[in-house]
Amino acid sequence: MGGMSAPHENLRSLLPSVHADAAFADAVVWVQGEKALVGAGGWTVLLQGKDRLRRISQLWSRSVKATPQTGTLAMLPVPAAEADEPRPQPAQRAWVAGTFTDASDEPAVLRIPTHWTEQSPQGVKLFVQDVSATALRAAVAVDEAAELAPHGHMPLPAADPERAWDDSGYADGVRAVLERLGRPSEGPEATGEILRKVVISRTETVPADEGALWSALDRLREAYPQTWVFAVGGLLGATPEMLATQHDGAVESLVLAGSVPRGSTVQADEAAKAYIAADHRLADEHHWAARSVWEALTPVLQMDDSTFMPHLLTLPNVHHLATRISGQLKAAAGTVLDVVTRMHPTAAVGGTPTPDAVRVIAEVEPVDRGRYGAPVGWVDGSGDGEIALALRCGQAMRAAEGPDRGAGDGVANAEGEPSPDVAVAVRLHAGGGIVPGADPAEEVTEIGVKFQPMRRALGVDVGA
Ligand SMILES: C=C(O[C@@H]1C=C(C(=O)O)C=C[C@H]1O)C(=O)O
Repeated sequence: MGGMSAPHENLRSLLPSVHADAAFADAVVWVQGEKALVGAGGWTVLLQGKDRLRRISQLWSRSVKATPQTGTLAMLPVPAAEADEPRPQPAQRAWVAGTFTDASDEPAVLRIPTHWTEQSPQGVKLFVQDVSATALRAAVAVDEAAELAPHGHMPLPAADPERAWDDSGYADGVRAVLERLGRPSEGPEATGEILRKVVISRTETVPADEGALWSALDRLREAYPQTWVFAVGGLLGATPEMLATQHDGAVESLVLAGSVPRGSTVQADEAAKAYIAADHRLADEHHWAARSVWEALTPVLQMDDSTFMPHLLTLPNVHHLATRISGQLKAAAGTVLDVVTRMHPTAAVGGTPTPDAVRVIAEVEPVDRGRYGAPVGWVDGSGDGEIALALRCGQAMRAAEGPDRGAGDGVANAEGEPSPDVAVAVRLHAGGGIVPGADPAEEVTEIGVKFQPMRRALGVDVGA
């Protein structure tokens, strides 16, 4: 399974030496193919309330404007301990994890590390950035529902006793959705259109300490080289779905919807491929997801190609229908986050029509999605970046008992400041699109298959 590549150095060892002891919650990781970015330190901005993603974009743009990039090197001399590390290069980059809805109790996160390394086949580079604390405080102060995390440490949610669904609860959830599909949506804010698809998800909380979380990232990287492996604010995973990359005005999106588990023999896998290529229900489901992205991007992009066609994306655990949508920004807009704000939530994680589907999700699902199904990625000082969809992922959690939020294990460091939250568990999330005719038992199987990457990476028994 994806075992062609040589083993990589472990990601934790790529933490810049000044932050070698960073807590998992404070680390940022982004891996695609042969390239890995690993950083820590700096600032954490937490955002509650409406329009979180757009506000993150504005906040980042304001802080960048107030901090000219020139001169950072002179302001940040390399400590002696780093003498054998590569010469640091000044750069501007922030990591972002949004939330599925603006109603989530968990905040969206903007992480601005002071240091990160970039590992590629050419070697390891060290980057530094010096966002002025004054500028950042000023940028945060403008936004009433944003705050700087205490002492820069990312607070983790507490591992609560759960209301999570088991298999039969999930099957009931699928049935509850099926009852609502195919009818016009009702209620004060309903669009009144026919409800065609709702993506329903479930959670599963498993124990995981800091070491287990770091090695989970290494294992995901080895096993799923086609995906983007990430960790931001304690949210970690390996996603195959890209909301938007933006590079010099070129924007690209990879939409997935319509899935079938891999077959366990060559014949069974061929049959699975034939099924996904021919099934009308899956083709429809995919069509609505691709169309929602197309419609969101058409006003701002000169599309490269208007005859977008789905192709098959094969991962070690599952086949997906996938469509690439790309174009050039018509006007120099803001950041890649502004592009993503137009799309999120897509039909791939919400449903069709999206506003009605999102309301059904809020009614039916027992657990807040938090940062699952939300944009996750990075943005640079020019607004370019890569923002994926947080799937095949889990949120690290601190112990439910213990000191106040943000105070971690309560052991103060030499300066008397609280130490960061220590992870003891991870809440996994997975979901699937439900369209009329869906079979609850098949959906239970599909979800099990989508939990596999994270379960295996965490060393949790996967049963069969
Ligand atoms: C919702 C998830 O995946 C989404 C739903 C899919 C489907 O239902 O076929 C496929 C890819 C994703 O867009 C998930 O992995 O949790």
